[in-house]
Amino acid sequence: MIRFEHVTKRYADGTTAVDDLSFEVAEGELVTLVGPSGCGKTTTMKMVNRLTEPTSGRILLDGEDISGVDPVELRRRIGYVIQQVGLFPHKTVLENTATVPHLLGWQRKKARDRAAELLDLVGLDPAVHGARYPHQLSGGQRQRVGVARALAADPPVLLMDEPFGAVDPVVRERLQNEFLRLQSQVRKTVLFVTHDIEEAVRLGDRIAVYGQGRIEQFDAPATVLGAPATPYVADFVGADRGLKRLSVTPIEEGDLEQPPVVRLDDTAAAAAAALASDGAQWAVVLGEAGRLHGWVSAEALAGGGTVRDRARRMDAWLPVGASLKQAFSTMLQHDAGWIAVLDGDATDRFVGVLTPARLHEALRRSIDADARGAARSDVNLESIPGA
Ligand SMILES: Nc1ncnc2c1ncn2[C@@H]1O[C@H](COP(=O)(O)OP(=O)(O)OP(=O)(O)O)[C@@H](O)[C@H]1O
Repeated sequence: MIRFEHVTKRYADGTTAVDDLSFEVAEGELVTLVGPSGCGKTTTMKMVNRLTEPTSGRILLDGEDISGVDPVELRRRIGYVIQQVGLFPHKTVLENTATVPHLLGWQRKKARDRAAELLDLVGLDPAVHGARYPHQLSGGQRQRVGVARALAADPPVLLMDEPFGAVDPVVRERLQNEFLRLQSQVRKTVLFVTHDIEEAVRLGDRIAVYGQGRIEQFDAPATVLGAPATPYVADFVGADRGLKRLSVTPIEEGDLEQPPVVRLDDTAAAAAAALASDGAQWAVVLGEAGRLHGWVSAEALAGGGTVRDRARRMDAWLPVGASLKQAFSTMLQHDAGWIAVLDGDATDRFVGVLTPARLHEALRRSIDADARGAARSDVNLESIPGA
């Protein structure tokens, strides 16, 4: 969808901002460009909508060399979101959002309806916020308007230059989550500039790690964290990259423990026998339609009656595919020594439990698998040095 072929940008004063850059972004893919200040990220971005022209090389959009496309026509196909949002202060939020549709000559009502729909999509109530002026919004709300405005004409490509850089970390995380949800619906081809590796890892399908004017590594987040291509990348992603990896490593069925499972309607005696035959101290309890209810200990079952009389509720669960970071944080939140894992589809079938020891194992295997270019399930924990 976006293709850079040997692109170099040298400014008039001789600064080489981008040096022989070649890469490709697939349709519907979100690529984050990350690197220290001045490494050429913004220059890369601005060459895509022709705010800056390359010195040599070419950029193709959907197979077409953009140097032959009228810049105004080109920018209609490309939404642009920047840190300083750049909303018109004298226009309402709704009018701001409808700017591009207006420029495209849409009828007033159609443009306003589209703007309202977009505000809703980015989590702002058009009836409440639409009539306000930009200075009457919080920083986070202004950023959302910036995103809504960029999406208004439904461009296939979105360029985002540190769009969440100016808000505090809590708002930032919320905007990131909302943006991921939005992207899963609209599936734009996105180039997203950030200098924050955490943000790059959370948002990117792939990450381009920039050195000076060049890409040092262009890979999926888990690979960049698990197998940095150069010492520079290893240094940039940081010594705590094991921790960062938690957020990009999904729970797999093979990571789970299988404790005994009993049902609410079982008698305590039958359940106790099942535990005893497994040599287990506790069991997972499932309720109606096999949904997770909680757990029960061997000790409690000695009291007799049914499992329902003895079980404790426990709501800590996650679907397969959730991240190890979510698992860790759910354990902490529930002060639990394990969490149940259900299959992600509508049936919510119980598939096993994740314990801290298994979580650690999964992380070690995932790091090792990336280093070897293998699947995680193929890595045997015993073979990892120091595991
Ligand atoms: N118009 C210009 N004229 C001369 N040099 C420029 C110009 N714009 C950018 N540069 C230089 O090009 C290099 C790359 O700049 P660029 O803005 O692309 O970096 P960046 O990675 O986006 O940085 P930041 O994260 O600080 O925004 C820098 O050395 C910068 O000083």
